[in-house]
Amino acid sequence: MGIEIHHVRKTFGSFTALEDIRLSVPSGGLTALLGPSGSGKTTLLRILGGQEEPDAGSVYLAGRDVTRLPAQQRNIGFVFQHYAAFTHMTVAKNVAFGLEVRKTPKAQVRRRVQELLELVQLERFGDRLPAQLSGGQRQRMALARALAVDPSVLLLDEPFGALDAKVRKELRDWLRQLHEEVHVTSVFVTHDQEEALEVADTVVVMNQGRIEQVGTPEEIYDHPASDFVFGFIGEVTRFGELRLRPHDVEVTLDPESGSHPGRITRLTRIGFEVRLEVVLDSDPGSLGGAHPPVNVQLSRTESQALDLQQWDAIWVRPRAAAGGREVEVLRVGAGR
Ligand SMILES: Nc1ncnc2c1ncn2[C@@H]1O[C@H](COP(=O)(O)OP(=O)(O)OP(=O)(O)O)[C@@H](O)[C@H]1O
Repeated sequence: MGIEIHHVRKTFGSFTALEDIRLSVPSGGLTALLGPSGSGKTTLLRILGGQEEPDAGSVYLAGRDVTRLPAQQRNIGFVFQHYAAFTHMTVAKNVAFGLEVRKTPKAQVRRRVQELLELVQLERFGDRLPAQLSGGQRQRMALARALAVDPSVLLLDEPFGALDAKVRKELRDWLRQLHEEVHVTSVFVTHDQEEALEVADTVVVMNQGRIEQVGTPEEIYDHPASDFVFGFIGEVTRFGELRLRPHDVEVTLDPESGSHPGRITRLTRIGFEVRLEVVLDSDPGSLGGAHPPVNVQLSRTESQALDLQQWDAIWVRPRAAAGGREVEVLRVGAGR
């Protein structure tokens, strides 16, 4: 079932945490609330979950106004960064908890727990205690527990925030797959751009208590609606009066139309990627002040084809000037 948020506002004393939030979360989707620290993501999630009441506005779940309804009556599953498991109960008991509270018949509980443990690939771990699981396994148990009572909505607050990079990556793929099987309307909070773009089908970018943009990962990345989104969603470098992505800067050994001379002051290889820092001989724009080094991102193949080395004199230009594919560039200070 879908979620509708109508003109929600939330203040803490004189501080406005959310300002006139309007949002439609599609039924069965996996939606990310993405934004920097303090942008209001968790506050919005807590208002959906019923842990916080808005000062104004309303929340509808499947067409029903739940704005003043307590959390327990909303049929919502929660997963938090630090999952509060019952430490003295086995994994299976933890997953069964919500069902037992609802007085579900024993045989049915056993069947459902087995199903859920299989779903989160923990079928061999049912008899362990939570402390005997890895961080990633514990978050999968948290998911099984949240799904046990067939929630209409699943809310996840930085569910993989406390895990190391490799496990995070595995769990992202896994959450995506799980969601394809279960299809429960899910909203998750993250401040990690890559996580949002990779996992979600809809991304809601938040900044200072407001929604900056709602769209698919492709729309957000390729057509950012504001300067803020452009800068937040990926790396940005300056070229004269333009701002563009480091992979949208083209490097040539000879002058071309629209190109500008410079020198490679730094060359770093990260796996298959090569990053250059290029100091330009002069400013291609007319903004005044010192021009910052231009950051360039190339594939190793591209870098090898040009035989690039540190201190080489080269030419750079925005890829758009080459008449190639369309690239997103913003004028510095355009503030759209
Ligand atoms: N109970 C509260 N009392 C006072 N201020 C609060 C309270 N809860 C949140 N805030 C403030 O509201 C703002 C938004 O907080 P929120 O936790 O929603 O941000 P966030 O985007 O989730 O950030 P983070 O990624 O750091 O968790 C912050 O400036 C925070 O300090």
